[in-house]
Amino acid sequence: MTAPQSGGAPPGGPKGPSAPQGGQAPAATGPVLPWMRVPLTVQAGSGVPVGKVLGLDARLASELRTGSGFSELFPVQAAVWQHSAGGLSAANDLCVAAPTGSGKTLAYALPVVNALAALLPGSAAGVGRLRVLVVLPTRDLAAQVYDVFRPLCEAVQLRVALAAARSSEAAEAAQLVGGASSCGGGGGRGGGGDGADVVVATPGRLMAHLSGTPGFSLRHLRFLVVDETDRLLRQSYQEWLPRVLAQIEPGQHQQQHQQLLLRGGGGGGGGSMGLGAAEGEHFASRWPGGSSGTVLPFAQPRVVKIVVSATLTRDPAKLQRLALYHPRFVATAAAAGMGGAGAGAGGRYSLPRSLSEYRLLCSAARKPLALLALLHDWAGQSSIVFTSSLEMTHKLFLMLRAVSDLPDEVVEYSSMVPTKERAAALERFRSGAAKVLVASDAMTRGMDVEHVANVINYDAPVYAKTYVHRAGRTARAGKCGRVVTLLRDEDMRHFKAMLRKADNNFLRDLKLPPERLEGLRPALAGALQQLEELLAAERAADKQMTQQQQQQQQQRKGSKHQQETNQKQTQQPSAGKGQGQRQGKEREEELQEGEEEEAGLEAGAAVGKVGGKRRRRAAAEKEEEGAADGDGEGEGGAGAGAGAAPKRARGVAPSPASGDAPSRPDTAGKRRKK
Ligand SMILES: Nc1ncnc2c1ncn2[C@@H]1O[C@H](COP(=O)(O)OP(=O)(O)OP(=O)(O)O)[C@@H](O)[C@H]1O
Repeated sequence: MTAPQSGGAPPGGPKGPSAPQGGQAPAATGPVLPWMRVPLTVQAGSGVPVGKVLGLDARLASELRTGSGFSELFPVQAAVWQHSAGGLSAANDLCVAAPTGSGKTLAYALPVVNALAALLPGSAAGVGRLRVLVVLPTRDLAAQVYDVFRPLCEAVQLRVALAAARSSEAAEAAQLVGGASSCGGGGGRGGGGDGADVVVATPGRLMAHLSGTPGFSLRHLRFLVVDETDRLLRQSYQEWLPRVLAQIEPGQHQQQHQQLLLRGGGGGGGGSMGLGAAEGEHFASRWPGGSSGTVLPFAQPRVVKIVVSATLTRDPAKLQRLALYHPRFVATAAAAGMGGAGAGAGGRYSLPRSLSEYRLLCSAARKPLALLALLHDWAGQSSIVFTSSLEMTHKLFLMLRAVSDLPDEVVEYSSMVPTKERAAALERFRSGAAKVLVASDAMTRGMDVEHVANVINYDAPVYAKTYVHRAGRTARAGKCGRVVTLLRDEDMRHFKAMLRKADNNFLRDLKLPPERLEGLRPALAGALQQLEELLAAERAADKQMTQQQQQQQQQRKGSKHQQETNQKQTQQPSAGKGQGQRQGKEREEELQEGEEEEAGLEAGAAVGKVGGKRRRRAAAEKEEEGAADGDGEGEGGAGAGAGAAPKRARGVAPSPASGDAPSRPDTAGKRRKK
């Protein structure tokens, strides 16, 4: 097979030839909210040259052109810019649905930074208090989005901070509030401080700072961005949203509705992103048409919400939880449900046009051989191999290393891998030093690596959403890419049904000659032998570690008991208590780090305490596999969660029957920990 070529179709357009174009058009009917039936359609090929973006701060334009090397805004970026009036309009909240890799991050980052830059023109040090909050489900994703904001913010001298457990809570707190922590968030120009203007956060750390960082509050917030919305609205993330809304909502909608009513306006009226009357007037005078009444300043601030996903939920109950204000639905034709491949019957699944999709039928016994053959054919290209479990990810990683002439070219990426190792693995893959990344689902949603040519679904995805997000790691930003799904006979029926639901009939069959596969068998046999040895060594190391931990725990218990006895005897409770508190705090922080490591645990997902940190992570990832995609949007009924995942979800790993494939793990948590 030949490598995918770059420079395919422009991003943002739906896959397939028949997608309607143009402004507003009715979306597919169904149990959706009325405003979703009238999307503001993103037209394929409707990118706008950076120099022609109306109202764009010159410093941002320069950063885009010279810093990022972007000559035009992609269609979804142009559409969000237009419908948010470059970030200056508070008339509507926006729900954005566009394919993976279409540039949704910049679509929201640019208008909100542009709006903040306009807030205090000529300021040398930014606004200095929190105006923009961006929430993402995982720390890796948050770090990626932070990297998009950073150059934009630097260009206009705003401060952006990351709150995603990449550093200690104290270090983050210093970035978030600067010197404001000691004076309750005040200080600085006009009540501003030297804290961050923009914060990119995971729910876990956001909640931790809301509770424990003095001076960190959302009371000056003007934009709330919820990226990967469907995932962040899942049950395991329930806690952060009400907490945030409670801080930003009180009373504001009432006043705005009243104003709109008084003006006889509806959703399309106007607003000036709720910056207060003076700031609003300032915007009104700056924005073309604003002074003539297009942009109307509200007397009270309002937080504009932008919610984004490639697989945006349509579940009215879920969307309702966001308390959206006159929402508008900005979507590609496919995502809006107006036909075209990749668009589901509800218009939920939108794939890049530049993606080629294949399926490869093979028995469980031949799956490892087929994988080796594909990777052999694509040597030198960057490929991601997806599995359906943490254990299978690890085993495939070990197997591919064992069989490869260049073992360092294979890296593992899952929540089971400690954060630093995972970051290093991703960095090697990004730089091209590693060519094959073996991954599980939970950590890869939204991951942006520029040159990925191939995605291989070693285990067939069970849900259409999973398929979309996996496939979406390639064919990004208009580049070509391909996805190949290995299918056993028993996977076929469900897979076909899943694609039918997603209205996707674009898969072609890929065939590998049997003799080609058989030729790889000796190499595989050697690799499997090595795999067994490696796994046995890991199990032994794991056992040893568990024993050590148990001993340490007993020692700690003993010393704590001794300490308490001493305290009583010497009647000096304060010294001992201080030490105990410190130990307790350290343990608490450790636990929190571990919990925030995995997305599903960020908001306190209810997973059992048994089995320690690794098992909890594994459980969370399993939840992702099951619950992330069966979110009540037609794939398991409303409220479907991990428990609602079809049984086959747990049966897609290669069968050990033949002895050829890596066997299923015996325990979930037994893995190495360096
Ligand atoms: N205007 C542009 N010109 C060129 N490249 C761009 C432009 N905007 C974004 N990109 C690039 O497109 C890639 C995809 O962007 P991004 O990660 O925002 O996609 P996405 O729509 O959020 O995808 P996903 O749904 O998978 O999260 C990134 O590598 C980004 O640098």
